[in-house]
Amino acid sequence: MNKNPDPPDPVRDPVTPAIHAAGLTVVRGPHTVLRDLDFTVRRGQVTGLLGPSGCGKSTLMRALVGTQAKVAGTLTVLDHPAGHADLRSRVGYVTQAPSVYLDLTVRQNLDYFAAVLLPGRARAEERRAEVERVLGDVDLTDHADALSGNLSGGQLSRVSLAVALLGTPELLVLDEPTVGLDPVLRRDLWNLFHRLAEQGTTLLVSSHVMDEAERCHRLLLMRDGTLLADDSPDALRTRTATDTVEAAFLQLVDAANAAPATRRQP
Ligand SMILES: Nc1ncnc2c1ncn2[C@@H]1O[C@H](COP(=O)(O)OP(=O)(O)OP(=O)(O)O)[C@@H](O)[C@H]1O
Repeated sequence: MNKNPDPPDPVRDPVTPAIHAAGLTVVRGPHTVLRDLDFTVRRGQVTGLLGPSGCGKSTLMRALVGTQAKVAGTLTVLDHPAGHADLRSRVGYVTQAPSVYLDLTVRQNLDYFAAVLLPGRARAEERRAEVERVLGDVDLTDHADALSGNLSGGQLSRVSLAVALLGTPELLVLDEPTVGLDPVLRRDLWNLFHRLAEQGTTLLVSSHVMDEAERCHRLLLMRDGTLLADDSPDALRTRTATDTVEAAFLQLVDAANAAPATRRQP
């Protein structure tokens, strides 16, 4: 079922994980939104963060990039504490809300962010090449001179992704990057994610669409701020004797509901 090429074997290639969490807990307002999470994200792979709306995916991503308050436990990203200043150019983050200037063209947006990331006259040619590369990566070369405010929602989210790809960050944290995209664009984006992983980039991609799980090397399955599974799609299906990750997820939810409710205190 899993048609992805074999990722690097972490046993034969014993590098430290890109992300390591131990006892990760996050409180938002009166609620404990993430509860005592332990997991790792391996380098050079596409890891899917999947779970229903409101389970805590965005909160986890915010903790990883250092924008979330009240984070307790250990959270290490590329060998630094999450949010460390040295990570700013090494981690690309795309939120669910497109973060581009609507009154600039696509190329002007990219030129602006490239100038922030790769400053100085000496790097002008490098910036120009980077902007062309990321335009091609997200299939927006033909729309480079369109005003961002005139783009569709799907096109706008691809501009945000292009901004995050500038400078080839080592870790990409993508919050539901395929929402609102048609099947062809979704397939093209997943192909891009796999190309990036083959080149060594680590990707953490959230989704609440279970069919996207099948495209990941590894999965973190979440529900109600807890982790139900940290495994490969194949291992999940085998372990639960199911044909799809969706069926495996439902079985894990049933098993969690049947277990004593030790983790459900407010
Ligand atoms: N600013 C906030 N203050 C208090 N609680 C919040 C805040 N933002 C989110 N929450 C709560 O935190 C929980 C997790 O939200 P989060 O956005 O991380 O979920 P999600 O899995 O990313 O959902 P979705 O798939 O809909 O984006 C939800 O119960 C939500 O109501």
